[in-house]
Parts: sequence; C-alpha cells; structure tokens
Amino acid sequence: MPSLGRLHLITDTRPGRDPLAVLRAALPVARAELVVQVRVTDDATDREAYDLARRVVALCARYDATCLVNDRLHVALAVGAAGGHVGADDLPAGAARRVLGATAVLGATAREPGTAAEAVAAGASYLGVGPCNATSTKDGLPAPIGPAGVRAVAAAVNVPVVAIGGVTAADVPALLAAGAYGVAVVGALSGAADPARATAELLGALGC
Ligand SMILES: Cc1ncc(COP(=O)(O)OP(=O)(O)O)c(N)n1
Ligand SMILES: Cc1ncsc1CCOP(=O)(O)O
Ligand SMILES: [Mg+2]
Repeated sequence: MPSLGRLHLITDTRPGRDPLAVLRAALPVARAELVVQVRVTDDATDREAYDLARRVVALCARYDATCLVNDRLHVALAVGAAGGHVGADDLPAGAARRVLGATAVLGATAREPGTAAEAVAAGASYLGVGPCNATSTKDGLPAPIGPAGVRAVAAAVNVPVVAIGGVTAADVPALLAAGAYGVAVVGALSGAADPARATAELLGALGC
C-alpha cells in the first residue's frame, strides 16, 4: 500500500461552498500528498454522498491522490474509494475494518491515548486527532487538545496521527513537533481566497 498523504482535505458541503472547485485547485498542487475525505452533512442522502464521492474518486485518480469516505462505508465501497474514516458515532473501528477489508485505509477519530490504542488494535491504519483548536466547522466538540494532546496520542500509537480542528499552516510546525504525521483541514482550504496557494502553504509547512 502506498504511504498515506500528509495533507487531508475534508470536503465542505455546507451551503455556499463548492467542494469540487476547492479540490480542483488543490489536486495539481498536492497530487499524491493529498488525501480527500468525502464528508457530507448528516442530512445528505446516500445518493448525494455517492454522487459526490464518485466524482472525487475520478478526480483523485488523475493525480494519484487518495479518496476516503467519512462515516458511510457502503458509499466508500460503492465508489471504489481507498477507505473510510469513522468516529465515536460511527461503526467501531473493528467493524469498519471488517466492512472495508484488510487492505483498505481506515481512519479513526481519537482524542486520548487509551481510545487511540484501542482503535489501532481494532484495525485503524491512521488516527484523526483533535480538535486541536477551536473550530466552527463541527458542532458539539469537546475542548481543544492542542499540540500537547496530539503529543500524548502520538506517543501511544505506531500509526500516522493526523491532527484536525482549526488547523492552519501556522499551526503545523508545533503539530509536527508533537508527533503529528499530517493535518486534516476543512476551513483552511474551503475558506481560502486562493485554495491553490493555501494548499502550497500547508504543504510547505508539512515539509512536502
Ligand atoms: C481526519 C479526521 N479526523 C477526525 C474526524 C472526525 O470524525 P468524527 O469524529 O466521526 O466526526 P464527523 O467528521 O463524522 O462529523 C474526521 N472526519 N477526519
Ligand atoms: C470534522 C472535524 N472533527 C474534528 S474538528 C473537525 C472540523 C475540522 O474543520 P476545520 O479545519 O474547518 O476546523
Ligand atoms: Mg464520523
């Protein structure tokens, strides 16, 4: 399996956003370093998730980028995505691994070392760790864990740790120093005036 990309772009399907335009800007810059996670709002239908994921898989294939699907693993399988990402309200990591198969990329959300180690033992191949900072992109999150929280999780596992939550290029050096392998962003790219440039800034900070 090729190594996991370090820059994870999570689709922003909120009203007024254009996730495919952001993706088209980011892909030529980040290419195989980009992991695109198709994340739709909870009220989106499976058909809407499928239609978006199918288009993302096709775009990613042109650049050797990786497409994952958040939550809806049946959609991941249906579109031939490389894998999926699950959290506390989704299938447990072990069940997700059984659904996706042994070779798929499987991300699991973790905020502290104990649950992180459990997720890895159950089959997670990377961890999404956060929220690192405050974010307006997702409601109901616990308090930010900052680089210190990322450090605690990274020290407890032997899979890539992807830091998430209000992450900007300015945060990346401290997150890497804490043991993060990469970062996952919504707003830093979706809200950027120039998403291609913002992609290049994030990659530069990641040392890619
Ligand atoms: C890389 C990454 N990390 C964490 C999450 C959050 O997943 P989850 O806790 O299941 O919340 P939702 O994204 O499903 O609302 C993620 N998606 N990606
Ligand atoms: C889905 C998710 N899970 C934890 S924070 C977050 C949102 C990340 O978005 P942003 O990069 O805009 O803070
Ligand atoms: Mg989820």
